[in-house]
Amino acid sequence: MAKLVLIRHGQSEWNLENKFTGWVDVDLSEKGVEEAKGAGKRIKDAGLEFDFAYTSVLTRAIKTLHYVLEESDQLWIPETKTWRLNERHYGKLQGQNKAEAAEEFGDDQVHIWRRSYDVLPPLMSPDDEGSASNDRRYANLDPHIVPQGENLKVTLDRVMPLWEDQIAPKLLDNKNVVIAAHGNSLRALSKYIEGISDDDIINLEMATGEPVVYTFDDKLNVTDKTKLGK
Ligand SMILES: O=C(O)[C@@H](CO)OP(=O)(O)O
Repeated sequence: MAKLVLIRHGQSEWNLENKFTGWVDVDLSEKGVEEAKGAGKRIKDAGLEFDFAYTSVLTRAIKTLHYVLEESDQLWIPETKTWRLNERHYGKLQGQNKAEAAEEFGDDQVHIWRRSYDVLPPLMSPDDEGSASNDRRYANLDPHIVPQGENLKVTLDRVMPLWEDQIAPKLLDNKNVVIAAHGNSLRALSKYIEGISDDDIINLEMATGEPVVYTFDDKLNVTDKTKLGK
């Protein structure tokens, strides 16, 4: 019975400041570090042993993974960093305060941008200063697929190749996998794993630093979902 553990990174500096973050590479806050360490302790207490680890190319998720693995004495396991697990790209909203955006555009519009499945945020241009097109870490990505803003659907579309080519084969081989990533890249993956509808995904929230443990049968059906709550 293979296990997959999803962990949203601990609170970031911009979660604390209530700013749209997306692909901006902000660090964990002090509270976020404690949340990540706490998640690692609960994983250790639950006796969860991993064979492979995955994370994004963003500092807050990478550090969360490392705190989790350190606290659970598993810092040695193979680890892959991939842009496919990055947070959903929030386009031009990145850096804006969410409350100020709600005043400017209305609560409903901001809620739709944040939680709908297929509404795109206002897009950046590749020439914009903060565009991922100008970031060295994406230099080996086909420039046509570097996002300038994503909805959850587009996010799921770019997470799926990772699931199909790497995660699912390992689970089918009875290996345990841990993924430390982001609220929306993990909502997208959970939507697929749990078969959540396009309409219902609006209600799924991921808490920071709270491991979600899925157990699968040998046909990759979920037989159990447990949250290791704070
Ligand atoms: O700003 C973001 O990138 C995300 C995650 O913190 O925010 P939201 O929960 O609004 O999708």
